[in-house]
Amino acid sequence: MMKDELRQSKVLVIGCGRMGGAIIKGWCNGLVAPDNITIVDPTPFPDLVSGVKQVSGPEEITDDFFDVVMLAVKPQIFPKIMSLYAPFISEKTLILSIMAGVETQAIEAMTDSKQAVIRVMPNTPALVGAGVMVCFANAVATPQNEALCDTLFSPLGSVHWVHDESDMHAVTAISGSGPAYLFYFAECMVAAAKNTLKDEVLAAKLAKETLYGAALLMQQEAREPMALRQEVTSPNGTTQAALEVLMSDGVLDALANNALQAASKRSLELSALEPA
Ligand SMILES: NC(=O)C1=CN([C@@H]2O[C@H](COP(=O)(O)OP(=O)(O)OC[C@H]3O[C@@H](n4cnc5c(N)ncnc54)[C@H](OP(=O)(O)O)[C@@H]3O)[C@@H](O)[C@H]2O)C=CC1
Ligand SMILES: O=C(O)[C@@H]1CCC=N1
Repeated sequence: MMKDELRQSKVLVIGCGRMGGAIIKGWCNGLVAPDNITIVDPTPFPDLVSGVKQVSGPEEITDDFFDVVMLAVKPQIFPKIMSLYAPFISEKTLILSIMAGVETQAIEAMTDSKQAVIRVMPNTPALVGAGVMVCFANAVATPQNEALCDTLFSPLGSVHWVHDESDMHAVTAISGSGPAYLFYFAECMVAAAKNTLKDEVLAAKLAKETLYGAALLMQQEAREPMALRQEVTSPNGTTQAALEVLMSDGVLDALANNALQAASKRSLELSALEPA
């Protein structure tokens, strides 16, 4: 589908919270005409682009057909709503799902027809065009469907594809949930900075700006994080003193492993939710 055609496409978004809202914002930036987007959400979205229609349930939807339907409700809600949207989906509709865990097989069961379904695991940096989106297409999805998905998500950041659906659990643990790990590290670093520097406002600023600069350097340099770390670390200097604490007994290594495994396991559990 060409970009001009995409602007005319009818898009239905079911669930418009933090992640769905971020994606719609990106799409309204010249990709899809806001007038062609309908969102269903019982809670009014506070910062909706002008022109986007918001309704609170399927009975209020005014269009009969949508080219793209994106599922952006919590995985736990999906079994309760899946049967309600079949009337708006035709064989030509591409279903996108950003829900953690929920497998294409469960989504295909929304309709009786053979349905193109693409799962996309995004993350919240999509709000600033620096998201990571990882996609998996079911067997029905065509190369055109995949190209449409690329077109829709590449303005929001980098787009990657996996070809084994079970990889989506690990993907969710790494890039879907990943921003929260860095934010938690930032929380800890800000708290520690405030204990170290009297000017607490400056302390918080220094910690956050440093994480931003380090992330940007890592993204722009071809070198691995270890090499970048070694560049900061003077022999017997201040960084070495701090790293000896952070790296002692491989505690952080083990924690990172356990955390990613816990997230991946939870994704697997979410895939076992039964229809209501
Ligand atoms: N947040 C993130 O970083 C990421 C989230 N995801 C996935 O995105 C999906 C949404 O997550 P997130 O945006 O964080 O969650 P939110 O709770 O912010 O958004 C979900 C929205 O769905 C609404 N909703 C609840 N019931 C219905 C219904 N019956 N029909 C339509 N809308 C409904 C909720 O309203 P109300 O608040 O009133 O319940 C809410 O506004 C999840 O499946 C999650 O796994 C994927 C990657 C990253
Ligand atoms: O926490 C969650 O379940 C969702 C999926 C990835 C990020 N947030």
